Amino acid sequence: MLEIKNIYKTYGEKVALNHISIELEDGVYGLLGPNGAGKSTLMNIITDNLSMDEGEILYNGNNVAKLGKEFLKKIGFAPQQQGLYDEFTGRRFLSYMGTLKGISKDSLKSEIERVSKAVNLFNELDKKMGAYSGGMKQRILIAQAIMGSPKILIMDEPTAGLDPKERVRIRELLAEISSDKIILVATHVVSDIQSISKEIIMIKKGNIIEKGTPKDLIKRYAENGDLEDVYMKMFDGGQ
Ligand SMILES: Nc1ncnc2c1ncn2[C@@H]1O[C@H](COP(=O)(O)OP(=O)(O)OP(=O)(O)O)[C@@H](O)[C@H]1O
Repeated sequence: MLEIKNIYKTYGEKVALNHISIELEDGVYGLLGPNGAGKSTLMNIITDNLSMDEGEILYNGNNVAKLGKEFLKKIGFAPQQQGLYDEFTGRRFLSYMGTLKGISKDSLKSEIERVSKAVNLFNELDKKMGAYSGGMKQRILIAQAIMGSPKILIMDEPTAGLDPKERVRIRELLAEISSDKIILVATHVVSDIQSISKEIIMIKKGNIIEKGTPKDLIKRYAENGDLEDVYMKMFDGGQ
C-alpha cells in the first residue's frame, strides 16, 4: 500500500497542494481535476522528481525517503510529454531506460519487444523519435513506464494526443495489468478512466474535494448521469 500523508507543497506564494492525504492499493485510481489543480505536482512528488514542503509517503508502512532507490525501482512513471530524445530511435530509448531501471542485458531484448507490442510500436522501433507523431511519443513514454513491470505506475495524462482507437488500447492495457499494481492516472478526460478505475480522486486548487468509486460518485452527484456529469458539477462547468 502507498500512503500519501498530509502533503503540502508551495511554489513561492502559490499553494499547489494543501495537506493532501490518500491511500492507494492495487488497482487503477483516477486523479481527476482541471488545469492547475495540482495533479502533476503530486505525481512529481510521489516519483521523487520534486520535493515537498511538508508530509510523508509510506510504502507498505516504510517511509520512501528512507527506502530511496529501493522504492524508486518499484515505480514506472510516464510524465507529461516533454523534451524527448529526438535523436534516439525508439529501440535505443527503451534500451537506455531499461538499463537505468536495472533490467539485465539478457532480458532487455524481450522486454523491449513486450512493452513495444503492448503500445503498438513494435514496428516503429528503428525510427528516430524526432520523427514520431505526438501519439507515438506518448505511447513510447507509456512503454518505458511499464518496463520491468513496476509495482507502482504513475501516469500523467497518458492518453493525451492519442486517437480514439489508441485510447481504448491504453485503457485496456492499464485494466489488464492493474491486478497486481497500484496505478495512478491523472487526466481531465473522464471517459479514459470511468470504466477502469476502482476509485476516482477529485482534486481542485490543491485540495481533494471528493473521492469514491465511479458508481458511488454518480449515485451521489449525478443520478441518471455519468462521471462526466459529476465532473461538470464538481468543477463548475469544467474549471
Ligand atoms: N514550477 C512552478 N512554478 C510556479 N508555479 C507552478 C509551477 N508548477 C506548477 N505551478 C502552479 O501550481 C499549480 C498546480 O500545477 P500542476 O501543474 O500541478 O497542475 P495540474 O493539475 O497538473 O494541471 P494540468 O492539468 O494543466 O497539467 C498551478 O497553479 C500551477 O500554475
